Amino acid sequence: MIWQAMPKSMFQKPTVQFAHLTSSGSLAQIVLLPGNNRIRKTVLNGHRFAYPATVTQRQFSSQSQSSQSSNSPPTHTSNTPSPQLQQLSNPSSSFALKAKDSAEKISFWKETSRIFKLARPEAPLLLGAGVFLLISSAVSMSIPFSMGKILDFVMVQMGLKVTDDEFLHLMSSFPLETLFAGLIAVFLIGAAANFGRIMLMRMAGEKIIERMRNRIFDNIIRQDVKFFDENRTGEIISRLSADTVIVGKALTQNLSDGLRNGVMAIVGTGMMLYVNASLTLTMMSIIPPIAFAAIYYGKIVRDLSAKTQTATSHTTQVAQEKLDALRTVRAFAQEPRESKSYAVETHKVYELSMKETTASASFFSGAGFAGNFVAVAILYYGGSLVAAGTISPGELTSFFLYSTYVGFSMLGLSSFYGELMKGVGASARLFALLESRGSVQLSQSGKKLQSITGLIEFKNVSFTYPTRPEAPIFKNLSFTIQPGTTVAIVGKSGSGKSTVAQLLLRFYDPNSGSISIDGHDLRTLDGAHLRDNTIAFVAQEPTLFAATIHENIAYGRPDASHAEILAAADQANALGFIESFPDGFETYTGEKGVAMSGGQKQRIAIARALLKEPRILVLDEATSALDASSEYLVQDAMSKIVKGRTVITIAHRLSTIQQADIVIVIEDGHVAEIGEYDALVEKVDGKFRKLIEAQLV
Ligand SMILES: Nc1ncnc2c1ncn2[C@@H]1O[C@H](COP(=O)(O)OP(=O)(O)OP(=O)(O)O)[C@@H](O)[C@H]1O
Repeated sequence: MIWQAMPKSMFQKPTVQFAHLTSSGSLAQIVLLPGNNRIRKTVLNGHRFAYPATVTQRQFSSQSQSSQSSNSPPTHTSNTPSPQLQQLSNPSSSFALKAKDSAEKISFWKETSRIFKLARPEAPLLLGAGVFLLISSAVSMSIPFSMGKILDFVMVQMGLKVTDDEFLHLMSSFPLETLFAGLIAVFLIGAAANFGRIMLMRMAGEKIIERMRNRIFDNIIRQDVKFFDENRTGEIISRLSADTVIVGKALTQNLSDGLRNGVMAIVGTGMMLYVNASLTLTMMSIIPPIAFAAIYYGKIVRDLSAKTQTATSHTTQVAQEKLDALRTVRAFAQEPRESKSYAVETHKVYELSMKETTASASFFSGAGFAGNFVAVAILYYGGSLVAAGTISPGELTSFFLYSTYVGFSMLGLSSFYGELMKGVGASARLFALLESRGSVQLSQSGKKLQSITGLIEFKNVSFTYPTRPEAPIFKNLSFTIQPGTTVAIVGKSGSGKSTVAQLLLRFYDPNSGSISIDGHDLRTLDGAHLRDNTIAFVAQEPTLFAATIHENIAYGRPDASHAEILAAADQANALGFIESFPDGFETYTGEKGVAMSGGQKQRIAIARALLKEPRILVLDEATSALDASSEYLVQDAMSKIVKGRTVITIAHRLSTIQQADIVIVIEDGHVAEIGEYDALVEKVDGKFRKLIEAQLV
């Protein structure tokens, strides 16, 4: 029995994975899930493996050892994971985004300073909002003072000698109506300032969110293909939509509320000290326990928020994947199962949200009780001061109102901390997306070949997909394709035919060896320029965008004239069916071309490739979805389009490649046979002949 590392990409979120080759040669894979050490079992080749839910990695390894000794000699000891396994167990080695999920790894100060740097272009708006904030806060803070004075004033007017204050003398020189009108005017100024503050803050927030989304999408779309092998699109979409809003809110609304609460807490405390210092000290006794509770609560919220965001992005992933595959789900009648799997994910979000709610409820109810307790204390102690004539009823009223303001501001400040922590967690995930740099960049620095002949050379190319480093696809693959020739690449399923196309398009770089066009190594060329001007590609499963046929054909050359688009469609033998639609070229192809047949999709994709007039054309199984008559139409189109181009056809249907000048047979990662079609067909015991014979059976 042999234990070996399995590719991480095959599973959703494992920490340790083993492949288990049974004594009979069957393969079973076992995954140790993170967190609770549960083992999920997947059975391959008909073998089932059941391990206790509590088994740990070490126990599991020793089980594997004992099984090894009882069956066959071990190839390596499982207690010490192989270097390969160690590499796979390291989350940062491949799952770049997931590594950032853990809130513990996030440095508060680093993230906060990065968040503020993001807001720098909005500094004028934020500054304006800050000025409005000061005005509205000043108005708010004048309310308790004014109320106290008016109360005392009214009592004095009523003949009650509650205080002898210079301010009251000043007030008595105005009629009461004027005083109230003045107060309303001040409140109006406060309302206008509040309006300005909210508008400017909101504008800044939306601008930040817009900029972040654009920058992140721009970075994601330039990532190398490996990035998309490793990360699920649902997760990325969730980050783009949800995390950007959290960071935007943290920077604006939250910051604005935080500042407002900060100002009100400081000014309110100052005013309380001014009104009565000993009463203030009574009130202040509540601050240290609330501050400690706020810090603790903020940490809980940060951790839970990071987990909730991850769980939310999983729900998006699941929904996206299942809805994308709706036809398969429907065909297998698996709707209830998919609804259930979605419900499992939403329930995780619910559970985490409930934990967050419990933390909030405990904190806010505790803080509320403490506040009310202090209010009673103020009334008790303050009432005795009024009775003793130390302070007036108006002053006690002012004090009481200030203490309420300060109390609410402090509560607000504590949730400010919690919200800021949410923003910090979300921004760490966003920066991971923003800073992620693939190994194959869309570099603008490489050479831009203006005209090429179309000579293609693969020299000793060795390659493994980055997510499956232990499964080599090519070992010293070498061949040369002369300019202007049509070459068919054939081989068994999974032999790496499509991988040749992916390497030629520089979706991946080879591990060793070189791939060159006209003698220039692809790594020295500007990849975007190469794909834009030199090579056109029709994928195995051509993708159409949710747009019109015209827009789909013009995708690589949006400036193409209608006459050019018509000519490309004609060359691809697509004109007939396009013109048979009532809307012709304006016919909508549906999401991912769902409103087109397989053959129609392929011919639109061929027309799209032809419109670019490429020197090199790569057709990956371009005729696989066609029936006999459509295949004839595509073959006919092919014979017209190959002239003057280097064409690589990757084909399984060997009947479709008779027009090829050269046939390359790939087997076991290298070229097993190369030659003209007729010569290879006639070679007794030849690999190509065997492939054809196998297809005839
Ligand atoms: N993105 C990927 N990540 C990891 N492994 C991959 C990836 N794409 C393909 N492979 C693996 O690489 C091997 C070669 O795949 P490829 O698609 O090139 O085969 P093919 O010869 O074109 O097969 P077919 O004729 O069935 O389409 C397969 O074993 C496949 O599972």
